[in-house]
Amino acid sequence: MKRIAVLTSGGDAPGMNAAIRAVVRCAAYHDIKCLGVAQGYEGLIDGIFRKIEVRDVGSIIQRGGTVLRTSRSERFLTEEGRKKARQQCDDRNIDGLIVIGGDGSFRGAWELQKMGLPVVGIPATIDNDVNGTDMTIGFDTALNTALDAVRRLRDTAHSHDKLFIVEVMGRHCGFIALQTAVAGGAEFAVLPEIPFDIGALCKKLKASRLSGKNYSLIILAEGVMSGYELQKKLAEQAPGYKATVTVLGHIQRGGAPSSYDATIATRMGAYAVNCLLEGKHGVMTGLVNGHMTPVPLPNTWEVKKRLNPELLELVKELSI
Ligand SMILES: Nc1ncnc2c1ncn2[C@@H]1O[C@H](COP(=O)(O)OP(=O)(O)OP(=O)(O)O)[C@@H](O)[C@H]1O
Ligand SMILES: O=P(O)(O)OC[C@H]1O[C@](O)(CO)[C@@H](O)[C@@H]1O
Ligand SMILES: [Mg+2]
Repeated sequence: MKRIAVLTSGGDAPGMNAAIRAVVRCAAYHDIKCLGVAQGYEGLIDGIFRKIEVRDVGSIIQRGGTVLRTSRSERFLTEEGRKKARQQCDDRNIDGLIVIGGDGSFRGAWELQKMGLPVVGIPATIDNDVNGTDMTIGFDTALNTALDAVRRLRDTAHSHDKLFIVEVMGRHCGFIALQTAVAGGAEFAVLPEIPFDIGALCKKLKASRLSGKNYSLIILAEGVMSGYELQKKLAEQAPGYKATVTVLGHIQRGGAPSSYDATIATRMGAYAVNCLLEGKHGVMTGLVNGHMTPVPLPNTWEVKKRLNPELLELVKELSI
């Protein structure tokens, strides 16, 4: 193994830079040259590579976003695009590619692996929707950002006897919403994994009010509906409940990684290089019960990662 490349793909996530730094430094430790690919699969198709050395990744461990930049690439979804990308790697004698991203990025990585390029994936997405790893890089930081917002909203909700709907990210999954609801002490979590029941929500809000509680927080994952749609449904079903909507949006994707994210990113970055060195490829660097584990890439999306049933129960039991 003489020369590897690294890219970031999909939505950015706090800790991606810490992972890039670890890849570059671990590669240098083993005397392997490292090239950075700009803008994910877009840059791979267009051949935008540049050498990155140990000093180039100085002081990025604490920065949010990704210094390599990222993209969602339509062209990479086509065979023609992927062939071009594969050829760009051949032209530069790349022995292995490290893909830092989420489930979609791993599907793309697997296509390259099938075309004969050794690939290792590092799970980095605020969504945490990657099977085979306890946590993805960025999830913990995004949670803390959402929790901070919810705590602020709780202050004003309590002071003004208000009902708040807080819309958080999660197009297809409710990890951020569920854990924010648990840690933020919300009354209700509306999640893509659980069929939405407006009747149950209204019942809960009424019971809460009857028991003397004058304010409430509902955490809604964007994938179910928008905060404004939920506000409208509530107004129709329970006219006594006028909700105020806060959409957290892309704020959840930025910021310095938490200590947890910077640590797992560093471990995963180094582990990815070691996987390539040991001939383990077509895998993701999974964190399983605290241990770094090579997980076959298809397992990361073929099995849907489940929400923690204990947390689901806790939201129901404690929000009275
Ligand atoms: N089935 C697939 N085959 C080939 N490439 C894919 C496939 N699915 C996704 N990709 C590539 O990976 C890119 C990133 O995927 P996606 O937009 O789903 O983000 P992600 O990696 O899941 O991260 P996040 O969910 O955090 O935004 C896509 O834009 C596309 O180029
Ligand atoms: O606006 P963009 O970049 O398409 O990203 C939005 C999506 O990306 C994610 O934040 C994951 O990165 C999803 O939760 C969200 O739906
Ligand atoms: Mg994804």
